[in-house]
Amino acid sequence: MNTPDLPSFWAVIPAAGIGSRMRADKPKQYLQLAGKSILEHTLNCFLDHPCLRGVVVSLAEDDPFWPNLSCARDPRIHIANGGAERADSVLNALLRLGELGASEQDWVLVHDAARPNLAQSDLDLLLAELADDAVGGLLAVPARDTLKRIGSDGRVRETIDRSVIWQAYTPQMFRLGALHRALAEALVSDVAVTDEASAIEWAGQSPRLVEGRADNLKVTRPEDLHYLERVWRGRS
Ligand SMILES: Nc1ccn([C@@H]2O[C@H](COP(=O)(O)OP(=O)(O)OP(=O)(O)O)[C@@H](O)[C@H]2O)c(=O)n1
Ligand SMILES: C[C@](O)(CO)[C@H](O)COP(=O)(O)O
Repeated sequence: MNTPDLPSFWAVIPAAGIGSRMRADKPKQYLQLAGKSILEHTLNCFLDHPCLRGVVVSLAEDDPFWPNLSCARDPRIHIANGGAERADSVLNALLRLGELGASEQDWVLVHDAARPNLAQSDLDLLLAELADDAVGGLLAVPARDTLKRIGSDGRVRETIDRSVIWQAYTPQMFRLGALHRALAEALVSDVAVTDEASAIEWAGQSPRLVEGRADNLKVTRPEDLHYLERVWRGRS
């Protein structure tokens, strides 16, 4: 069943990172938040969406934590091998989508395993705004603080015009064929791509930004998880 105005899509969840900045005893996607792992919350953002065609999760080799999740045997979820960098994990997931019968023109939404607080309204907004877009795009938030460029001595060189600076979030939504080609070529050319939009930009296209909620944050450092724990406690 599809929602009339929203396009159907595949979700890709790169979940093969080690979470070094979190300094925890396990990869951060397996840390608990309000009674479930971060990864389960993230998957739940997508699993009940009426336009979802399937999910590919990229996992580290011999990941010992995944089999213990309640969703591990969900038939809508497929597994790909993680890679050395996030971009490699995403590329492997795109190849898996090809094996699953996805076509070049299918929409793919790539979303970090470490962003468990994606609002359904943001997901629907992204799908609605980009459904007819020729390139695709991503959720993003405008810079909110004064920004400084610093020198190697740690001293301020200049204050940057923040009106043109946005922070890239996920999901990032592109056509499978275009994203696959852009990512594969960027990796072969040794271009650093920290998100899907960077690869599309490198291929000469201009992704569209859709303003999302700032609380769709990536759990990167311990204080991010503490913040989300407070947010989720307030909801129960
Ligand atoms: N080789 C990698 C590296 C990262 N990721 C995933 O990409 C997302 C965003 O990456 P980041 O926050 O940098 O996660 P980590 O690499 O795990 O963190 P850190 O850089 O602190 O080690 C995470 O969901 C992470 O699991 C991945 O699938 N494969
Ligand atoms: C893709 C991303 O979430 C966009 O903000 C981010 O770049 C991934 O994490 P990293 O810290 O850059 O590896």
